[in-house]
Formats: sequence, structure tokens, C-alpha cells
Amino acid sequence: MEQCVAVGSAAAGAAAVTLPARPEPIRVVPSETAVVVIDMQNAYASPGGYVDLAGFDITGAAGTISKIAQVLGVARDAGIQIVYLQNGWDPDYREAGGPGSPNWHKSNALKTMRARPDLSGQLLARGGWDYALVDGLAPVEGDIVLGKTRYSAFFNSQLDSVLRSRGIRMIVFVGIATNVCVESTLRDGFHLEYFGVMLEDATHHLGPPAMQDATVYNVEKFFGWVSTTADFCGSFGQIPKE
Ligand SMILES: NC(=O)N/C=C\C(=O)O
Repeated sequence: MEQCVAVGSAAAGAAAVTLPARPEPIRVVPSETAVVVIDMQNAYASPGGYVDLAGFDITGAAGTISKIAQVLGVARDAGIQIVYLQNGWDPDYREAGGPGSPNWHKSNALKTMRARPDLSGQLLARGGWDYALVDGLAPVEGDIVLGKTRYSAFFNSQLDSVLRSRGIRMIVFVGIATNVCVESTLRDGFHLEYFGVMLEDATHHLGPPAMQDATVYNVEKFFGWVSTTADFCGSFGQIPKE
């Protein structure tokens, strides 16, 4: 029989759910689990948003939105904490850093605005359309929404204290982009002792399809577990509504 990894108080026999995953199933307590939604903003998932304007293919993003909506519906019914992240900076881009910051040189949003001054002030600026979460994934009461200014959601943010203070041990990751902010956050979570599970069909990559495959490989082999929307909904959808 396949070995199962038990997380947190599931290891001590508390009522738990088994999530089919690779490389092995993982057994978790719903109250010790959070779904972390990475950067489902117009910038990353809508035509006319930053990554579309920067020349990345966003045709898969619409499918990702509907998978995430399914995951969030089941998670809310199961009483799982949902945490949304929004990536970006203040409208004056002070938080983005100047030429002394690698972010100034590597951020494709900042580079796109420098190449196209007509877009200046529009991409990933807090308060603007590009920064806003997509319409199909609006937070509801009880969800937590946090900002972040770099790829990893753990860097310079409240994410660790929000999760740790609630006794969260396992993070289920969905969002965009698989190979940038999702992977950066899952890796940092690993180093902070969180168990990370990525729902592969509820994430979308930036760049060629091989980037999705590379992150799935990295997560499965080195940093966490890989599962699917159907398996998440099948496992956590069994929990009776309170
Ligand atoms: N959310 C992300 O994965 N972002 C990737 C690139 C960027 O924000 O420039």
C-alpha cells in the first residue's frame, strides 16, 4: 500500500482528510489547512493586463480562473481559510525599488512601462484596474487579502504570521504564475516548515509550456506535493457543511 504523509495533528490521529497527491497522498486536518490564491489579478489573468501587454500567452488563464473558483467553493464549505495575495506597489512605485534594486531590472511590468510611457502608472499600481483581483474570484467575508511587493508571498508580508497564528500547517497553492510567484512562495513556505501542495490545473505558467512541467517536477521531487482540482474537491467536498 502507498505510504501516506500525515501533517500536523493528523499525525496524532485527529479527524483528517486524505488528499490524493504525488509523490504520495497527504493526510491533513481542514482547520490546519489554507488555500493560498496567488496573484489572480487582471495583470496576470485578463486580456489587456500587464502580462498580456508584456507579450506572454494568457490563453490558459480563463481555465485557471474557473478551476480556482471550484476549489474556493469547496474550501469555503469545508471551513478552510482562504488567503488571497495581490502583487504590486504603491502608485508612485517606491516599493518597486529603483535602479539599485534587481526588481527594477527584472520586473517585466516596470520594463514594459519604461518601453511604453503611455502605460506609465497603470501596471500593478495599487488602486488601479491592473492590480485588482479578477471579477470571477471576488473574496467573501472571512477570506483574507494580503499585498506583496516581490515574487515570494512570504517576503516582507504578513503571510507567515497570518498562517502561523491560525495553526496552519498545510498550504494548498493555486494561482498565477506557476513558475514565478507560486513556486517562489511554495519554496519559501518549505523553508518555513509549511507543507505545500500545488493544484497543477489551478495554476498557470508564464513562458513556454516546459515551465509548467519544470515547476511540477520541482514541487513533486523537492519542495512539496502535486494534486489536482478534482482530487481536492473530491476529498474536501466530503466534509459535511456546519
Ligand atoms: N505572479 C507572478 O507569478 N508574477 C510573475 C511576474 C511578475 O510579477 O512580473
